[in-house]
Amino acid sequence: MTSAEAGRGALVLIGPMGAGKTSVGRRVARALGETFSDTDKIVVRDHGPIRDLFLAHGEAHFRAVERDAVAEALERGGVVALGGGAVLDPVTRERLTQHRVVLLTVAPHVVASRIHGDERPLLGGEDPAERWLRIYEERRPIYEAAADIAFDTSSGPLARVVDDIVAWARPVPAQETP
Ligand SMILES: Nc1ncnc2c1ncn2[C@@H]1O[C@H](COP(=O)(O)OP(=O)(O)O)[C@@H](O)[C@H]1O
Ligand SMILES: O=C(O)C1=C[C@@H](OP(=O)(O)O)[C@@H](O)[C@H](O)C1
Ligand SMILES: [Mg+2]
Repeated sequence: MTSAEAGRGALVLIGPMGAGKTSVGRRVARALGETFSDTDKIVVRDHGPIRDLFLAHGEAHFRAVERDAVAEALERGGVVALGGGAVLDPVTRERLTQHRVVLLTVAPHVVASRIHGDERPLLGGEDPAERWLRIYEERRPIYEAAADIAFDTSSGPLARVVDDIVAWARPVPAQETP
């Protein structure tokens, strides 16, 4: 039974850049036999590279485009990885209340190696790790308010986080009636 058939909405991964939403989300979808959507991928499909979009039109335009990508992904259902800043949009936050929302976290000293030499436009400049931390601290209350549950991805293999999310998300089998 898919999550849509179970009427439980999409399984949505939120959290800061480099927490693992895209890589973990894809594996969780495979394990659950669900479709996988990544809102950044939808944006790129429709508008080209995110870095170019930021440069040409600015962050506000990216957020508007991202809002539509989130709506499309949630409509599709299955497992959905959001871009790290998608929760800044109030319309998206309202939509998320109809879905199961998983927050992925990561410790600042761990994320440094994951975002090294990164393409993400918000992490450009002198000190990406410092920028990451500032952005994360700003958004942390929003992430926590939107999430039903949180998993930390700082240590251990990626497969463990995947297993933990799958165990949380899998529908409980109906009891046999005698
Ligand atoms: N649990 C994990 N353990 C080790 N590396 C991870 C883990 N989760 C993600 N990564 C690595 O971190 C990088 C960023 O992951 P990604 O899935 O793109 O994060 P996000 O979508 O949250 O920005 C990738 O290179 C990925 O392989
Ligand atoms: O946190 C953010 O504002 C962003 C996160 C990125 O996605 P990931 O969180 O998947 O890296 C991407 O949407 C864009 O670079 C902006
Ligand atoms: Mg991602």
